[in-house]
Amino acid sequence: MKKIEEYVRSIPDFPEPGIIFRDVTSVLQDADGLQLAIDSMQNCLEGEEFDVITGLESRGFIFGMPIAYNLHKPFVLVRKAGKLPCETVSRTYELEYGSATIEMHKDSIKPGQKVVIVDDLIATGGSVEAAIKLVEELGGEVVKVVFLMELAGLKGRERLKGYNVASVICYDGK
Ligand SMILES: O=P(O)(O)OC[C@H]1O[C@H](OP(=O)(O)OP(=O)(O)O)[C@H](O)[C@@H]1O
Ligand SMILES: Nc1ncnc2[nH]cnc12
Ligand SMILES: [Mg+2]
Repeated sequence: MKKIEEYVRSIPDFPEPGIIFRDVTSVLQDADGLQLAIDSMQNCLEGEEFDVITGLESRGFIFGMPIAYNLHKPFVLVRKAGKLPCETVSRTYELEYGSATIEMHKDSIKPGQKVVIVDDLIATGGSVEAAIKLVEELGGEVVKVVFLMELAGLKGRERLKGYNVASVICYDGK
């Protein structure tokens, strides 16, 4: 059986020079790769008690949704700015390349709910840090953060001190 890392295609200098892009499409377009990725991330939640799964647009949706469905939990969207129709909370943050603003509906998390955050990858940790702040602003408690891939060289984990963080595969560099 192939391992997850064998399904990930790495593209140097995309979207700009110096970035090694860890492409998740090559995992998803293989039925075994897709199943292995979802199952492996879901396994990280074994024994965890929580109320809601939150996924970050857009690649976090791909992984968060099937896990929420499988575990019969609600799925809450963290969206890029301007997409959500009702009242929102928002944060702007820096990425490995560029900057972005994310939003959540104010009523998407109830105070005291235990929240799991899912995304495909942690690089600098800027995106997930912003998502954590939004969940907490709404009164949620982030009990676990799950990634398929971690780029350890970018030290994103250091921004998540005190949180329970799991990644299925970890690249030493970027
Ligand atoms: O740890 P960070 O440095 O914040 O980077 C990681 C984030 O960057 C990518 O998303 P991106 O914003 O490029 O958009 P996408 O998911 O819509 O492709 C990736 O899917 C993570 O969400
Ligand atoms: N190196 C990288 N590969 C894929 N997605 C990313 N998002 C941020 N950095 C990335
Ligand atoms: Mg993303």
